Amino acid sequence: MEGGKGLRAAPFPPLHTFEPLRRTALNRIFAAFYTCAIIVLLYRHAQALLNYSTTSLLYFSINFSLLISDLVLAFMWAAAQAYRVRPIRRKEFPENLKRVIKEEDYPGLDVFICTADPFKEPPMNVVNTALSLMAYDYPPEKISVYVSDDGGSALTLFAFTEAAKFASYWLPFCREQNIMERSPEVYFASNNLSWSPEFEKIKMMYENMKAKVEHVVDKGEISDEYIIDNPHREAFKKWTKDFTRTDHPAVIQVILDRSEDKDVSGNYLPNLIYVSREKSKTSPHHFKAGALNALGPNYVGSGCFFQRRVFFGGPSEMVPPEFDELNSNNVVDKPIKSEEILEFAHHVAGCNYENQTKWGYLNGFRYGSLVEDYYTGFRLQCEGWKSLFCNPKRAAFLGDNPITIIDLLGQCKRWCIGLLEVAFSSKYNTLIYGSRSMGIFMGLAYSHYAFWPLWCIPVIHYSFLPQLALLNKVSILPKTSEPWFFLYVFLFLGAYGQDCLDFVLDGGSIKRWWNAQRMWMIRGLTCYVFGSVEYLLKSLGISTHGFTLTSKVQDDEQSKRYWQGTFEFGVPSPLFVPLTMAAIINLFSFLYGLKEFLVGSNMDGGLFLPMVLSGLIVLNCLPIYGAIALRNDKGKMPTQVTVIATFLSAALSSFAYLIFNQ
Ligand SMILES: O=c1ccn([C@@H]2O[C@H](COP(=O)(O)OP(=O)(O)O[C@H]3O[C@H](CO)[C@@H](O)[C@H](O)[C@H]3O)[C@@H](O)[C@H]2O)c(=O)[nH]1
Repeated sequence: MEGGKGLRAAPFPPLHTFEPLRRTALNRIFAAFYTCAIIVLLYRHAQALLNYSTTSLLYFSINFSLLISDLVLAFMWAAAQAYRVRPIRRKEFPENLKRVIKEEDYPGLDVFICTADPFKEPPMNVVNTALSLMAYDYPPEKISVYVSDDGGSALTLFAFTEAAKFASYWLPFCREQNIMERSPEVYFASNNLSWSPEFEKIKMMYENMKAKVEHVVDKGEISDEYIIDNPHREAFKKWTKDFTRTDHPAVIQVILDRSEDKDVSGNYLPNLIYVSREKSKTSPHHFKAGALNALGPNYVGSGCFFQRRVFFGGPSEMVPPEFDELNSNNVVDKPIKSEEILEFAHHVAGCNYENQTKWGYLNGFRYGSLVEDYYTGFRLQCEGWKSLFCNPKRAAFLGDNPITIIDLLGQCKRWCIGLLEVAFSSKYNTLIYGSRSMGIFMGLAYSHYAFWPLWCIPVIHYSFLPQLALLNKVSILPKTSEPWFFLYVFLFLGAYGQDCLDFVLDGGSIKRWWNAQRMWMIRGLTCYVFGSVEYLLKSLGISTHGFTLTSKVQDDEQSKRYWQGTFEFGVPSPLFVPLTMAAIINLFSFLYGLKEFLVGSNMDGGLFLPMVLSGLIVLNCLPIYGAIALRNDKGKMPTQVTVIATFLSAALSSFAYLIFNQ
């Protein structure tokens, strides 16, 4: 983020430039047409509702629910226009950095790596992340790597003491061999490696370290023979028998100190610091945001860099922290291991440290949402900070993605709860506060995500209602003979077509777009619904939803299926029930519609739209039919889910029969 200041003017070459995309004018013209079509559609719904006196309560309710669904669709479409009104493409020139600023003037870089559970986030993965960062193409004496361990695990600390030893060989190796893949795991797994004695030696060291760390993690304890240096022995003593992951003192361990630790070639190593914030059952924990706020005043998140200053109020109004030491421009002039510094660090890492301070509210990472990154970014932009999106050809950051559908939906459900916490925040909501602070387009762009879970309303609606009506020979969508039919076709093809075009123009393939829209439908039937319900329960004080960590463990069989493009269901989760119900009901309604069509039903074109809709959903559900009926592996749809969904589909169809035939 930068405070609105541009780049240094000529004669310095630029670090990045941007150009508007050619599709801007077309986007705007299309938006004008589409807006008119939405207005006409809403007029149709209003007309149908006003004719209530001539229709039954059933038709009034159907029209009302159609209106609500279409209003959500219209709102989401309008919010998405914020991304289309002035699209740009940025180009980055990292090669110009050395011509813009001398290496000795590079700013210090603090990198935070969060981890919270050694069994869901294997320490070797976290170690690889840290090693790749320590080996950045950046002066090592300007890098500090902080490992925040919210799991409070001695196993993670052990992994990092081992990583520090390996780093003193790995960093010079990367420098001398000009290695681009600086994560050892990725490097050794790549195909185009050239053999040399150094290569063999470093590979062996890596394999030994990996085996040792994995052995310790598997055993779940660190035997004495592994702890050889005294300073670390002292740190491990903090893990007494009363130490639990939810109740423990702060642990801070300086594993590498850039003012004294050198690699084997004599160059200084970056700082490597382990921090596990104090936890107590009686103090709120604030999850990742709480952990990050203990690390002092700056942050490097998933794929982003911040200036330290952004956490202390807007560009023009400084909000100073309670302690001068935490000020963004404070320069620490004492050694990192000095008693004074460590004492203050322990104080800040205490679990009650922020009480009665501005941390989490006006300073630092903001509390109050399970998507702290989104919420904090939003608040910072509202305060006047500007952000730049860089997307260089060689990705600047790589991360883990969930590979099983249950992990993905669990992650997405947590996001939904966090997003709704922002959307309906009384003070800092995206629509009113966001639009007032940043303008209507930025407010809408943030709202598009904040209201993300609302997609479940139209998705559920259009996955069940027209189909149940069709099974009862009732058409609630326009007939082919009506002019409204063309309006529906335009609205549907327009939104879908533009989405597909944007996807392809940004380098995606049609196949990937098809998968993306399938996932949108799946999310609409699962995590958006469950996330919204859990948010509601949380707001009513009925349940408290915490941060369910996304698993980063790679199971070989699951990975194989993932790379074959096969969905991994496997666990009997309630999340899969509505999805399976939609698959069953749409299959029946499609087959029924087809039969009626073939026998020349007298529905006067009223079959067409619901049948096409069912057909599209059936196509999207093909992997689900396969998971129900054709697969025998561990990733198939669990039988309990199929039985419950079949029973509920039958109950829903019987209920619809009673309603439509009363
Ligand atoms: O109490 C906690 C819970 C989580 N974490 C860390 O937070 C990070 C994100 O958790 P993860 O389960 O990986 O969430 P994802 O949904 O995969 O992550 C995305 O979404 C999160 C918000 O939900 C953001 O924090 C992340 O930056 C973003 O990559 C991980 O490094 C965790 O170790 C903590 O430090 N403390």
